[in-house]
Amino acid sequence: MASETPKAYSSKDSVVCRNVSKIWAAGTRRAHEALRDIDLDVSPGEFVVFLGPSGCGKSTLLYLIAGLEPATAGEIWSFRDRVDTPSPERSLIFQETSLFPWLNVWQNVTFGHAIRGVPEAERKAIAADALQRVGLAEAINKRPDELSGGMRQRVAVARALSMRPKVLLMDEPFAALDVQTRQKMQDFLLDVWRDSGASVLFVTHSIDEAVALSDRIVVFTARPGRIKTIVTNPLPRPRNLFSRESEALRIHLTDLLRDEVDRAFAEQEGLAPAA
Ligand SMILES: Nc1ncnc2c1ncn2[C@@H]1O[C@H](COP(=O)(O)OP(=O)(O)OP(=O)(O)O)[C@@H](O)[C@H]1O
Repeated sequence: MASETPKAYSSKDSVVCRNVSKIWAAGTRRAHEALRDIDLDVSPGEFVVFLGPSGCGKSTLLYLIAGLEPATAGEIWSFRDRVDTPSPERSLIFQETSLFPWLNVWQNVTFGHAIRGVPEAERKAIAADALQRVGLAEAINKRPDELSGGMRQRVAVARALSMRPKVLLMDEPFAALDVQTRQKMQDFLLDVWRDSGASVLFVTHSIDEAVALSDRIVVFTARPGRIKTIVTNPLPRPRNLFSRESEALRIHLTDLLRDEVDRAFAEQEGLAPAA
């Protein structure tokens, strides 16, 4: 298995995972090994995509990096901090955005600031800036039910950006959107990412999405998820997704995934034990 060769940890690293493992319900009869021995180094401003079969622990790793769940073994660092609790420096965006229906857009964007007691005028300015960055300045006073699915995901991105995160953690954020909206959102995310300087860790099942977005692609094995290999995306930006090079990358990723997807299916159908 090709993990990265671990290098010495530096406080300039955006995210560092060292020998990270996760067993859900460890020590009980329901113990369930999700991740094994993950070693990963993410640089500031890097766009890293997690690709792997269903159930291989991609989301679990994102939750560990967000500080929402403790690792069973190993260590996670983000800049100067050992990760053991959530931090505004690491924002998580899910597939289905949960906006509060009774709050308008700017109140949703700055909900976390309100909890921390930031005065209303300041919150409104923070929301205006974040909404401007996601192209939704006009929607500042709208209610969530007046927005399309794509617009709601933009509000979720604005909410995350309003915290000025150094790391954006995205768990299949566009999976629920139609194909055209999804492509628009990918372009939009690349613009936001370039402006923000944050690193992005992005979970997807879509090889096309991985090819379009990533600097590097972390390919996971079937459960328990280990890093099978890390592929550096050779395509220059802006990307021509119809070029021979991008097709070659898609084929390479499909080949890497095929065995793991088969193994994940067999396990889910009770035909094979988890390795
Ligand atoms: N809270 C939890 N308690 C117990 N087991 C969990 C929990 N969350 C996830 N799991 C299990 O851990 C394994 C990894 O799940 P995870 O959701 O991280 O995988 P994934 O790669 O993101 O899957 P998918 O691509 O289908 O979303 C799965 O077998 C799942 O059932």
